[in-house]
Amino acid sequence: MKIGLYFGSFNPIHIGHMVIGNHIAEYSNLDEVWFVVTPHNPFKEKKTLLANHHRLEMVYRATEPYDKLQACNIEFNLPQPNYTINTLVHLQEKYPNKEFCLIMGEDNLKSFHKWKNHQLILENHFVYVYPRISENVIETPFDGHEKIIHINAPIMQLSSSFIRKSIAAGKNIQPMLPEHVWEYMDEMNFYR
Ligand SMILES: Nc1ncnc2c1ncn2[C@@H]1O[C@H](COP(=O)(O)OP(=O)(O)OP(=O)(O)O)[C@@H](O)[C@H]1O
Ligand SMILES: O=C(O)c1ccc[n+]([C@@H]2O[C@H](COP(=O)([O-])O)[C@@H](O)[C@H]2O)c1
Repeated sequence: MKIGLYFGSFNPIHIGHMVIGNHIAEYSNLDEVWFVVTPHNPFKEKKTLLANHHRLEMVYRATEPYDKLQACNIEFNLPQPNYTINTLVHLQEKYPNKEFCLIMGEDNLKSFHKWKNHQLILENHFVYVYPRISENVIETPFDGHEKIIHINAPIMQLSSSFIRKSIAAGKNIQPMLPEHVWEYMDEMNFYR
């Protein structure tokens, strides 16, 4: 079974993440997409993050109606900050019969050479890359790499930081969130 791993802080998960994850699950050769909630991204500050279990709960509520989409908390008990190579090694040991692939936007591919052991990641895993809007053409050291597969998913211009700021400013951004995620955030008073 081929599993696509979609890593993120998901603070909160939004419609942009859902459209990409679902598109890849439906239109690529991957059987499932797992949304891996990262406690601490090595490139991001932790202080604006909601608690891990709240971010996981939102991902769980968002993915629950979709058979091919799953919430994954595997990084909660791994050392922090979370380096993706460690998670991949851990997952492969835990599920030796599954093949794990990475999913990332082409903007992330630009900084992929700075990731810990990125060459080892590419030796052992395929990376599925979807398009993002950017001001310049995105050229990367990985153009044409045999382990990189480009997927023509829709381009979604949403971000969790925009959603957090909008909520703090009292805006109604309900359509940007899966219904059950919005209900949970509203009930819990997140980001106000
Ligand atoms: N609108 C989007 N379309 C496609 N991919 C996205 C979108 N927003 C985020 N991503 C990607 O999804 C993954 C998880 O995203 P992340 O949790 O960092 O959300 P974010 O919206 O970028 O957050 P923030 O605004 O807080 O930085 C990352 O690989 C990120 O590049
Ligand atoms: O392993 C690394 O060196 C590494 C460096 C930067 C980011 N990552 C992972 O990439 C995921 C998406 O990153 P971001 O910045 O788009 O949120 C996030 O969940 C991180 O754990 C991983």
